[in-house]
Amino acid sequence: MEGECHWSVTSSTGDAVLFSYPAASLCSIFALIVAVLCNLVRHLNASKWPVITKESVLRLLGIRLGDIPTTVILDSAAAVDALVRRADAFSDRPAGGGATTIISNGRLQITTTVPYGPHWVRLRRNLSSEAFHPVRGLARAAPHRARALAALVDDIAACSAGGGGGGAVPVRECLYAALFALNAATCFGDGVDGELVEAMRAAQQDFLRILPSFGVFATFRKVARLLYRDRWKQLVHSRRRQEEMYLPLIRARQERRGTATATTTSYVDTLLDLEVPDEGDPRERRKLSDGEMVGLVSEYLGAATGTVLALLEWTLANLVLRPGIQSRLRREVEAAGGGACAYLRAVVMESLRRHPPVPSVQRHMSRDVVVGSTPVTRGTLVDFSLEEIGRDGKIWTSPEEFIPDRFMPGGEGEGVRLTVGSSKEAAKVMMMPFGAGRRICPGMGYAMLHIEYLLANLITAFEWHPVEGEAVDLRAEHGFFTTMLRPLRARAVPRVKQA
Ligand code: HEM
Repeated sequence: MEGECHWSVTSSTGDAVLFSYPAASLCSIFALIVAVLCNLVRHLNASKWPVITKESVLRLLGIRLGDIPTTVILDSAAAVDALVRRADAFSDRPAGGGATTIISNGRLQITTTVPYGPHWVRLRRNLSSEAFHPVRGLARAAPHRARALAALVDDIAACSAGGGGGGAVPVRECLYAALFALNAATCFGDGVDGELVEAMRAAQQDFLRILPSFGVFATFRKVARLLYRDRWKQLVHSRRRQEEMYLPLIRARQERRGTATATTTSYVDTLLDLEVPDEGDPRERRKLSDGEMVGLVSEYLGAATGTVLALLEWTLANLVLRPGIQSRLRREVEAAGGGACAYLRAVVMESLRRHPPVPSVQRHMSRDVVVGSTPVTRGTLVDFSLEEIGRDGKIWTSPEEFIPDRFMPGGEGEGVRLTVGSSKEAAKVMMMPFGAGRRICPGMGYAMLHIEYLLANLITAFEWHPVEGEAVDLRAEHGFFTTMLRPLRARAVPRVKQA
């Protein structure tokens, strides 16, 4: 309702009470005061005076900006039942998520945030059937892949020759530069200036670092904007930076498309061709606005870089720690000479199981449902923990161990697939690092292709060892993606003479 603001206030007994303000009656103001006093007494009883910060005052009032009641699901059978078999109820994400949606107050949508419906179908189909089409998309990106790999190998060789770090390779930095350049090329097409790519990478990295802190704007946005003015300014500033960099490149592609010979060779080209349902009249179609384009480009660069980067870093860290697995993988890749490699796939699958870059998927409930045996009420967020599902001790032997052999013939993970299709297959789901159901990751094919391509080449170009005196730390940091807490540094010994 326009002009009305709803406050969720938690009483001392933990019950949530909803107030309507400014239409609040005397009664609800009285109840608010009682709730504040109850919270105050509870905090005083907790032995220490609370430190007075903005957050502690809000906590005293029982207000948690950005908090949506959440039910966490750890069980794979319950997850598949909900996400796949009852997809009608489990196909929306929370409305407030994503910087584009937050900044535009829900007017602009990207694939990740748009509610299930005709608009989502258009965005999604554009990704799966155009940008990531096996021939029109993935095959055409081959020259970009080869260039990114060559630059990456040179970069690693230069670091291992002693350039600055005494021979220790800052693996994350090297991978980040190569992957971002690759994704910028598939996004904008050929010929984007190297310095600009570097500036875009820095801006995107910065944006992803602060993105989780924008969760406070997911509910009571007007109040949150007043209380977190600096954070809001940061969000707006960071989106402006993206606009300044992306829009000229989008315009250049638009002009190029005006010429008779131009073909579709980039994600931006597909977006320029795309038409989505007009909100005013759903029978009509309209082109995407500048704001939507910037949001979709940011989503593409962020999702395609951060996930693959995290997975490759985790995989290399495990291979540095396990020379036996590393040399078996190298032998297989070299013997295959570009053909199929079962062990390479097994290593990647084990990495996805053990270190899923996206720890969980969320669905927003627009009606009351039951998940497994848990009743979930309308308005609640259901969080399916991909991490826990992949490490379920009832499904996997020694789930914390890194054992690629479990995905080889005769292993407990033989035949495990990453997509869940028919109900028969659904019964066998043992991991879902790309999610499941209608909103399953559309970039899965693109990601798997690049992970296997880069890993196979990095493992044959170098021998990977720990840096003397430095332990490889497999502890995780849970940010927007799950990454290594301490970025991997390794010694990479070139196996073939670099040109
Ligand atoms: C190792 C690599 C990747 C992993 C582990 C991963 C994982 C995921 C997961 C778990 C989801 C949520 C699925 C769900 O809600 O059921 C997702 C969604 C999504 N991913 Fe990925 N992803 C990866 C690579 C990519 C790439 C390369 C792109 C390319 C742009 C991409 C774009 C997206 C998009 C647009 C969505 C939202 C889909 C929708 O809502 O319909 N991802 N991803």
